[in-house]
Amino acid sequence: MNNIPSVNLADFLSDDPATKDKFVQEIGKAYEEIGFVSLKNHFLDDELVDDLYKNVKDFFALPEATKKKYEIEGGGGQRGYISFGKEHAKGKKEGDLKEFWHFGQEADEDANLIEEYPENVIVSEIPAFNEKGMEAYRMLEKTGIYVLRALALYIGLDEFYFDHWARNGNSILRPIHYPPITEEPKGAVRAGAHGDINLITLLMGASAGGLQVLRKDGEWIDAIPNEDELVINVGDMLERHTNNKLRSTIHRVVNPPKEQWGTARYSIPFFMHPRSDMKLNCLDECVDENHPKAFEDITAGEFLHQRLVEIGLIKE
Ligand SMILES: O=C(O)CCC(=O)C(=O)O
Ligand SMILES: [Fe+2]
Repeated sequence: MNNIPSVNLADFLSDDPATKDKFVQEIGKAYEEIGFVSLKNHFLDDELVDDLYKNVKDFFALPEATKKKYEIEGGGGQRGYISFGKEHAKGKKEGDLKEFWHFGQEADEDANLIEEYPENVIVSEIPAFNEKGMEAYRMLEKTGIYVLRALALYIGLDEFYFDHWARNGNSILRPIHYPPITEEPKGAVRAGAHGDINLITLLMGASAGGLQVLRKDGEWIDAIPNEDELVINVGDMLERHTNNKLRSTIHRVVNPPKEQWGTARYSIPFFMHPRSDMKLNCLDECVDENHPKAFEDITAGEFLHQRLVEIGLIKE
C-alpha cells in the first residue's frame, strides 16, 4: 500500500493559478510532514523507462570481470560501476546488498564545469546503455527543476531560484541491482536506513516494493507508488538549506521474505545535486525566533565530500 501523498505535476503546469498553487501547497506540506511524495505526469515516458530497464538488466547480467573493468579506483564512486557491498549507510559497517552504476552530468559548454565533472564511463558491450541512461537523466533533471520551482514558491523565494544551481548541477543517475539473496544476510540489508545527501531524489522502480520510510512517530511505512509514478523525496542538502523546514526523511530497502529471496530488485534513483559552488547556508526565509539557525554555513561541494567519506565511497 502506498502511504505517501500522491501529487500531479500537471497541476503545477496548469494555466490556472489556483491549480498551480494547490500543487505547491500539497507538495510543500507533504515535505514538512513525511518528506516523500509520489508524482504522476512527470516527463519520463513508458517507452524510455522500459528501454532503460532492459539495458540496465543487460548490464548487470554481464560477467563480474567485465563489470569490474568499469570500476574506477580513487574516483569516489562518482562514475561507472560500484561493486557489490561497497557502499554502506552512514554509521553502519555491513555493506548494502547491492551493486550500482553512476551516470553524471554532461555540462553545457558555457557552464564552465566541463573541467570539474569526471567523464561518464562508456559500456562498449551495450551501446544503448549510455544513450538511454543519459536520455532518462535529462528527463529527470527537467522534472526535478519543476519540483524545485514549486518548492521555491512554497518557501517564499523567487520561482526560478533553484534553476541556475540545479541546471548543470552535479546530479547522479544511479541504476541499482539488488541481486537474489543466496545466504543468510547477517545484519546486511538491501539498503540500510539513510537520508539522501542531495537536494531532492527522483526514484524510478519503487513500485516493485521494499522501500520503507520512517514516519515522524517512529513507525516504518511502505512507500509503494503506482507503476507510472516517481517517488520524490527531500535530501539532506535541502533540509539544511531550509533550516529543517523541508524534511530529509530516513528510508531503507528491506530484504524480502525468505520465499522471495530468489527475486532480484532493480531501481533507478536520480540524485539531484546543485552545482558545487551553491551555498547551502540556512535561508533567511526559514530562520526566525522559533526556528533558530540550526546548521553551519557550507557549500554543496564541501558537504558532498564529507558525506562520501562517511558512506565509504571516499577513503581518507
Ligand atoms: O532502491 C530504492 O528503492 C531506494 C534506494 C535509495 O534509497 C538510495 O539509493 O538512496
Ligand atoms: Fe535513498
